[in-house]
Amino acid sequence: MERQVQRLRQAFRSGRSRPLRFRQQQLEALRRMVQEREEDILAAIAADLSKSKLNAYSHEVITILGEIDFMLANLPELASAKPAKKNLLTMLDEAYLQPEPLGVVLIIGAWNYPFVLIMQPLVGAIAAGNAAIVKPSELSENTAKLLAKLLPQYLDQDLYAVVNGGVAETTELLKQRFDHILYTGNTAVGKIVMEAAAKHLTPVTLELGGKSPCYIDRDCDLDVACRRITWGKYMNCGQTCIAPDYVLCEASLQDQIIQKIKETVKEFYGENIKESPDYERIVNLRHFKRLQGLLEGQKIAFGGETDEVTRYIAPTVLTDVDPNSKVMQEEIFGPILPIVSVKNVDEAISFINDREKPLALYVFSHNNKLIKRVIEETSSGGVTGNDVIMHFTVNSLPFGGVGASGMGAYHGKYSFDTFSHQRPCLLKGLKGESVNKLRYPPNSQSKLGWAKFLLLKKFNRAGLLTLLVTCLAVVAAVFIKEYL
Ligand SMILES: NC(=O)c1ccc[n+]([C@@H]2O[C@H](COP(=O)([O-])OP(=O)(O)OC[C@H]3O[C@@H](n4cnc5c(N)ncnc54)[C@H](O)[C@@H]3O)[C@@H](O)[C@H]2O)c1
Ligand SMILES: CCCCCCC=O
Repeated sequence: MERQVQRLRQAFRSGRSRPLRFRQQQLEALRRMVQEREEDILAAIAADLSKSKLNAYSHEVITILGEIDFMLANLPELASAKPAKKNLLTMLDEAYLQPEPLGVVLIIGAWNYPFVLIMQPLVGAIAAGNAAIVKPSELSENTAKLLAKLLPQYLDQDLYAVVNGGVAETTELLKQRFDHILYTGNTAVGKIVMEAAAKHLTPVTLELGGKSPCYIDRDCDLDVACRRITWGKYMNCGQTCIAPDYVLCEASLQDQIIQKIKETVKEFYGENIKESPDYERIVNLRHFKRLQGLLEGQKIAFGGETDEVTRYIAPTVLTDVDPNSKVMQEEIFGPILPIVSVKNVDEAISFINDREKPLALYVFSHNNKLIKRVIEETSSGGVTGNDVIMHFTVNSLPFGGVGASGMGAYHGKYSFDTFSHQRPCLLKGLKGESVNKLRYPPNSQSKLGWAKFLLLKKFNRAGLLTLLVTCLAVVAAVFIKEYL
């Protein structure tokens, strides 16, 4: 692995990944890969997650095509130098921020959206001019194998590589020195990644998980709220990082919410959910058993049926859930929706704030002020009001967590920034020494006075005019002294 990283570093140092035309060619090649090998990609995702090809396309492929298009359309602007504000001492100089690639970056993906969680960061890494190693999850092995086969066929092999494997291989990989690591997965492994990165002072983006709450206000269209929650909770069989993890509502709403989610489940997946092409399965037996364990001792309002052979767990709602029970202690990551009653919005806010900062927060209400208040008085990676999941799809919004749900963010421009260093550049001429004398020793009260004036003084309109005249006089004096 050391040699593999070295090979990429050498290619990066050659400067090949930097020209915009090269980055565009690689992104175009990536788009060609998705288009030409669409059937293989859909089949791999379908095999990993028992997902229909239609859902694989709309959950994953569409996001990547959109991300590549965004980068191609915006790359020249994103990669351009941005002028910076100057002060009086530097007003004749050139000051700007120049985005530069970081070097060799590592992208570690999770299994639940196995294509998106590798490809979307990779698009950002390439756009920003880096070399990259991607490490897909071993739990979604079909997509992992396919990426290892396809990416080298379309991308520059010296700059972009795929490493497959489990804990042992990832541990070995993490011993190497990278210039950035973007990790997606659970919080416990996030800590391992950060510890390994710290040994090389490598910066990290950690895209983690957590329990994303969903508050339903009394003043709300419950039909719409329940339809949207049902969609976001049971898509991918609940195995979505920003799925609404649990519902908070007043006790009087509980029965109506249960009834409406039940009706929507029937509308979405039919009488026989097992036959529905739109309902996925739990990824493996370990997660299946973990989820079965979360059902123990709970009051099941509907659902609860399980089948170990196919790893099927029905869309399930739990009522009157004790906040101290196991299902409320860990991220559910499955099709189980607990409803916890609270007296009012104040109690909902306290409930949220008593726990780790979640990756997403959802609030449903006709009352916009209430939604804004919940946003104001809590913290989470992202928020969607009156819907779920959808903030993920807006690539002008950064996607990431806060506190235990992660650090850093990506998507669209934010991916480009994550994989770039915004290099501050100040370019001065070699003239102007008479002004520069102000900062050279020996120091004096008068020099300090000038420094305070030039760096600290705030001006109103009249002051600005005086200043402009003074500056012109200084510039003229310098010019006369040094050039004439
Ligand atoms: N924030 C996000 O964008 C996002 C997206 C998807 C999933 N998630 C979160 O990820 C979690 C589910 O994913 P998971 O962790 O089960 O996925 P996973 O088991 O696929 O693990 C993620 C990655 O970590 C690697 N890994 C596992 N154990 C490791 C170890 N000991 N040392 C080094 N690397 C190791 C795996 O090989 C894999 O590539 C949930 O908490 C979910 O909320 C977050
Ligand atoms: C619609 C796609 C949602 C992807 C969410 C990624 C986290 O699990």
